[in-house]
Amino acid sequence: MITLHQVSKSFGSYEAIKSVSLTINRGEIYGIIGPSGAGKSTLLRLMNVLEKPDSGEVEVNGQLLTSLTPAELRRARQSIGMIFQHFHLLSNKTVHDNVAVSLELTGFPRKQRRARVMECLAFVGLEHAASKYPAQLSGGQKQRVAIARALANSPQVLLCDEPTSSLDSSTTAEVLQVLQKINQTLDVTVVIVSHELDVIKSICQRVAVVDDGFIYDTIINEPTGIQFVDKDPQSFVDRLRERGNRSDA
Ligand SMILES: Nc1ncnc2c1ncn2[C@@H]1O[C@H](COP(=O)(O)OP(=O)(O)OP(=O)(O)O)[C@@H](O)[C@H]1O
Repeated sequence: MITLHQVSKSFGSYEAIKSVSLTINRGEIYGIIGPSGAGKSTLLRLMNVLEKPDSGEVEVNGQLLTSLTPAELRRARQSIGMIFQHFHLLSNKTVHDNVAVSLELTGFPRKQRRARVMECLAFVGLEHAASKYPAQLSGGQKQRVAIARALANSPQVLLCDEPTSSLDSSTTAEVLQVLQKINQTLDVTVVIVSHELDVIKSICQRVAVVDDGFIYDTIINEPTGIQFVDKDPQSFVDRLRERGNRSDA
């Protein structure tokens, strides 16, 4: 479903991602965790080639994104939704119109747009808020609008960059539940970047531990507890704690 093969990315002379390979299976909820500056967001943005790798290959939904023309890449990205920490809603548009924008951009038939927007808003529990503006919503509601917008074109993959980092614990739970529902009922593969082990532990099945541009461990999240596949889990957990993470792994 998502495969990165020896992908590297530098910003100037700084190597942010260093020959990373990973495979995310269809239908998984996959986490990426690590401290600030580890390269988590860059790794996520490489998955839809918002960051173009300097070397290596990125394959999503059976398409080698790194070999596509810009027009082909735009089309391929329609099946890869994305949400962000700060929601990125348009403040001068209603909730309805924020979701409709993504349908306009992909040429979704005009007559069916309103029904599709309302279907997506109903999915995230916000059909009653269609005529409101983002400033009238809570943080959790704003993120659910962003999720509805990301769902509008029926993606197979949803990339989530720190989706709950601006939210308090109750709205965090609300958003995580919606992401789980998307995964379970729409069969969407979900990838979540977070620096919070609690968030990752609550819904991800497998988790890449990223630091200094490498994946240096994978966590399997089992009902009995989390299992570290390789290396030195204690030092990772200790470092997260030192950096003020609120987890108690
Ligand atoms: N566009 C850019 N130009 C220059 N440097 C960048 C750019 N994007 C990221 N970096 C650098 O690459 C490194 C990895 O950044 P990235 O945002 O991927 O880390 P992160 O793990 O997501 O961190 P955080 O949790 O703080 O967001 C950081 O040192 C960052 O400063």
